[in-house]
Order: sequence, then C-alpha cells, then structure tokens
Amino acid sequence: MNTGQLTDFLTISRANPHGLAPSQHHLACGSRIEVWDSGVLYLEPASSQDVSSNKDIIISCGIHGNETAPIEMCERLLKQIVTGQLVCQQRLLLIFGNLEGMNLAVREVDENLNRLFCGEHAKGQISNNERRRAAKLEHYVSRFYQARSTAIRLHYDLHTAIRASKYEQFAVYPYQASNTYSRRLLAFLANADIKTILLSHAPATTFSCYSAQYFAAESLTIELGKVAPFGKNDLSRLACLHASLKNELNDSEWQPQPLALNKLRVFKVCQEIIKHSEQFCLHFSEDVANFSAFAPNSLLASDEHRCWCVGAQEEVVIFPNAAVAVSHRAALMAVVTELTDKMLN
Ligand SMILES: O=C(O)CCC(=O)N[C@@H](CCC(=O)O)C(=O)O
Ligand SMILES: [Zn+2]
Repeated sequence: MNTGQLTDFLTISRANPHGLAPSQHHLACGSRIEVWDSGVLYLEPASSQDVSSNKDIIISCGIHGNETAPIEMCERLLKQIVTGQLVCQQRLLLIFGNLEGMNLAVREVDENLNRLFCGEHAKGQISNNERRRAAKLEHYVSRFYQARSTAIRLHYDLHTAIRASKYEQFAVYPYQASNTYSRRLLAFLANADIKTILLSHAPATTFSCYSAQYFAAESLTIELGKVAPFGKNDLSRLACLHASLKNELNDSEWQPQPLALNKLRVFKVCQEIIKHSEQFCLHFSEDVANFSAFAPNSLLASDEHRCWCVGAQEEVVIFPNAAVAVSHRAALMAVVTELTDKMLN
C-alpha cells in the first residue's frame, strides 16, 4: 500500500483479507502509521514520548461482519486522521475484525469470532477463518499494549445488535472480579450519550473481556443500534460517540464531563441461558427488543434436560437468539442495579 491509499484502507483490506503486506507511512502532522495486517492499522503520534500522550487506545469494529454502522464510523475516523482533519495524539490500534464476514455480509463465516478470545481459538483441532483471525488479533493487541506499561489502556469494541433495543445504544462492561468500575470509562460513555450499562456476571471469551483480563485495559463492548447493511446506516445516530472518540484521540487535555451516576441506567446479568442441544427453544417471540421485561417466574427457555425461568424479581432479556451454536449463550437475563461511588475507581 502507498500512503495515498490509506483512505481506502478498509476497501483494500477487504479485497485482501488474508494478509496485506505490512507497510509504513508518514502523515503531514508527524504521526507514523503502520499497516500490521489486513484490517489492522497502528498509529504512533509524533508526541508519543511526551507525557501528554498517555493513552493507548484500541478501537475495534466488525468483529461480526454484518455490523456495519461502527465499521462505517471507523472508516470515517480513519479518513479524518489520514487527511489531517483530525490529529491523533495518542497511540491507536484500529481494527476492522471479520473482513470475510463483511464481504459475505454475514455475522460469522464459520464461527462466532467474539467467542474465540482468551485462547479459545486454540482449543480442539479446528482451524477456520475466525480462529485464525482471533489468534492474530490477540497477537496484535498484545504487541500494542506491551510496548509500554505506563499508559492508560482503553479498548472500545464496537458492535450493533441483531434486534432493536429499548435503549438503542448500550455498553456491556466485562466482568470485574473486584466489583469496581472505571469512573472515567463510565463518564466517557455518558459523554457519548450512552447511558445504559450492562455489567457482566462472569468472565467470557469475548474481545473486550480479553483486553480487560489479559492487559487490565478499561474495555467495553458497545452496542450502537440495530444491524443494517453497508450504506443503510444513519451515522448521525453515532455522532455523539464519534465526537467523543475524536476528543479522546485528539486532545490530550480532554476529559469527559464529570460522571453523574444518577444519569446512568445500570443492569447486572443475573443468568445466562445456554443452548445445550438442538431441542433448545425460547418461550417468547425472538423479535422482542433487548431490555424487554419479563415478570417473576415466567418460563423463558427450555432444552433437552432443563428449563430457565425468571427469578423472584422482574428480569430483562438481552441478545436472545435460539439460532446460536450448541454450547453458546442464547440470551442474557439481567436485573436493574445501581452503581455507587464506592464501586468506582
Ligand atoms: O444482538 C445480538 O444478539 C448480539 C449482538 C452482539 O454481537 N453482541 C456481542 C456482545 C458481547 C459481550 O457480551 O460483550 C456478542 O454477542 O458477541
Ligand atoms: Zn456483534
């Protein structure tokens, strides 16, 4: 690739999904860009040795190939950086995840990439598109964060949901064994007008859990509305997040507005419904919106040897999907909770 082609980085990556040759480029602002692989681009600002460049930021999108709105937003962000409209002052790793999935307009080609992190890709004898990609992405994340240990490590993994959501944009906060959460990360979300947070109940093999667990990154899966094909997204719905990311990248002095905890709507996962066999079925319509509520004791799902019901308190459903692979999660159930000052660090 030559420097003039950087604005077409995604198009070129999609045309060469199996390994774009590494290349180096210099921008007029002094930043250096390195293409590490198809869909994986590293930016080092001229100021990377200054104390002001104290954040190492990963922005990933398209881990599911058909979740196009964040892919389009990231493409815009990259064009703004390459053309000099946005000067990126922080180390950045930009990842377009599942390029083959994008080309086929599917969520996954062989397997769900977002279940293959934390070494899951290496289990068993299987080799496929997503397993190879997960292994490579783990390697790039490690290379990026391990280059220095003094920076604040951030990871925003951007998605869209299969169905509509009662709260259109929300974040899944990876499991925190300490039960403490980053005040700054939550303030960033609120600043991006994402005020619904789902706290995970257990470690998972998702991308955001990987960076959180292995590198102590402040990471989130961020859901940005309902899935739509390329060209059919209303990117104005992502304008707030786009603006916050630009501030995060560009202005080293920038801080989100102080967090008002009472402005957040917080849920905590209380049960995970796993599909154990092909007999699995959900006992409600699959097209209910995320965060739809179910009354105490309602029957939710059944499988060969068990069923799942709501507990003694009302629960909401997130990501219901009976079509997932056997052994994968078919829905999350959550209850309303609160974050208190004591739980923030
Ligand atoms: O809408 C759906 O059913 C799935 C949307 C999606 O891809 N969500 C992520 C969430 C990851 C997490 O729990 O952090 C996923 O299922 O991989
Ligand atoms: Zn997704």
